[in-house]
Amino acid sequence: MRVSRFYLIQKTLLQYGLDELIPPQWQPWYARLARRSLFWLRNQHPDQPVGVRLRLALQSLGPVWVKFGQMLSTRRDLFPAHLVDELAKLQDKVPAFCGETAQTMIEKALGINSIDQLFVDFEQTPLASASIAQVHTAKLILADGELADVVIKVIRPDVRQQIVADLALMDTLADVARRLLPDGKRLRPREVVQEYKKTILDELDLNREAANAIQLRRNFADSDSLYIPFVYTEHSRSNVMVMERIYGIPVSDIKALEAQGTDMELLAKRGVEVFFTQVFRDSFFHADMHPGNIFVSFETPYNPKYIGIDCGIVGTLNPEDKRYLAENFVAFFNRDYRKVAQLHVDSGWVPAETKVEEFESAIRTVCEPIFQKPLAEISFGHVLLNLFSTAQRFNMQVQPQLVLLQKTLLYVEGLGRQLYPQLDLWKTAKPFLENWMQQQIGVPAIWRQIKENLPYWAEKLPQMPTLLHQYLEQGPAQQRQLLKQLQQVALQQRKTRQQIVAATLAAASIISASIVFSFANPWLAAPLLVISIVFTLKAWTA
Ligand SMILES: Nc1ncnc2c1ncn2[C@@H]1O[C@H](COP(=O)(O)OP(=O)(O)OP(=O)(O)O)[C@@H](O)[C@H]1O
Repeated sequence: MRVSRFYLIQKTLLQYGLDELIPPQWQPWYARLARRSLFWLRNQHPDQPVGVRLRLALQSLGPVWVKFGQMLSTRRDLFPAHLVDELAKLQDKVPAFCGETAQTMIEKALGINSIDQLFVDFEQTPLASASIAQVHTAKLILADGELADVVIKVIRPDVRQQIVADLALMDTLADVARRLLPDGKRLRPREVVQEYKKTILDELDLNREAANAIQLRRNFADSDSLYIPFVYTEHSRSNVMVMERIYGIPVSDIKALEAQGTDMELLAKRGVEVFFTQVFRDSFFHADMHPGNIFVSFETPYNPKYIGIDCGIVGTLNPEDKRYLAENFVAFFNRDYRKVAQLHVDSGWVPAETKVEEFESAIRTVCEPIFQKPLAEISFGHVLLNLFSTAQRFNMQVQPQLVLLQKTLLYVEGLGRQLYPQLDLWKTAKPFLENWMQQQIGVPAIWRQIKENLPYWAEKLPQMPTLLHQYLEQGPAQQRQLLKQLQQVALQQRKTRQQIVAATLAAASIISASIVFSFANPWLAAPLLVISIVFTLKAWTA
């Protein structure tokens, strides 16, 4: 099976003339010999540009490759625009699998003899069918006998084996590409395939999707802007998921949205707000925001609400990434390229030995033309894209969480501008960034950081001897870097200690001042108040 599949893949690649991607001078003699020996496999589409041929080849190889192409289409930092634009056109329309098979799979997964035990009106013809799963409608019989409209998502039978087999072949091809492509090392094809592997295998596990949906629903429980359907976890398994059926207008159906009198400006702004809330408030964002997964509720079109489905892919950011990201945006829009460069170094996104001046100048060259446009037309997604591609020349390691974020940002912007072309993204997003950054400073933030950091230090302190041991075994360059980090750790510890002491003394003086003020001479409270202000300032600036 594997050999025949491998041959089929080779045949498809050659019949679409994709060997052309490797210039002849880069092909070793054995590769040229192998190509010549397969003389009957000629390029059958010589009149088409290479991007179109690549898209057609992936389409004919099937869903795993189509999804792979879709992922590559988000990597403008790695591939030229003419290839990426073509790959973005890939759509994974696949025929449905038999409804009876789906029913049997549901019965087996849920441990029931007949679908009627749990559902009524199970519809064997699927509502939708995609490369990995298909969706059926039914009514779920609830514990109190009531019926709830649901959809049941079922993973395609045997899809896991096919994906695993194709991924193994992709690995082999990635290795060949790394050796033969002129840009093979920089493109890091094996890492790209690994990243894809993780995403696609995650999508096969509906327990993961259910957990993501529950988390997102909880995060937006009181929101006017986003609704996530309820998941019936007791009836969900890794290959079957039962969730509330939603009714809404697909977000791409602009005519229908306008016909029901939707406030399009508010809807567009809410899209941006929902995204920034997910990123900066929750550090947990829906990362598969293509239009097929977003609907708008029929209710209250003057106060429009999104409905999000398919939470299979989510992104998370750690606090450092978030802070650097927010500061990067603000520095960029202030055209402070030195700060942007420095932030990339401080965050560890580019190596510590990067020459900041050179990096700053490279960022200026790429980003300054962006400001030729009015602020309202600048794309955040493209800003990030440009920054990442520049940073990559300075050896920035690919940061999958940031790539996911940048891809989602492009979707969100595209969507927002489609709904309301005058949407000023910077104006909509700026208050979020500023508000978030404001929350990161000040006394409440210090208290929060102290509380957050205590368990961290409690956990890290016992590791110090190991770190020290590793330090002694490192080479001189790493030792210097480690020493710097240890100094920072010590400094942070000292600061934290000082902050705890000063904040405790500030709190004690305030309490004493208020007792003296209430029960003794109010004038005596004044010096205590001054002392508390001094300690608060001390805690702030420590
Ligand atoms: N809760 C729901 N209520 C109503 N319709 C739904 C619901 N969930 C999914 N659908 C329908 O099924 C389609 C496919 O669902 P979903 O996107 O979850 O599947 P998928 O296999 O992950 O597809 P893709 O990967 O192409 O996005 C949706 O576009 C929508 O039309």
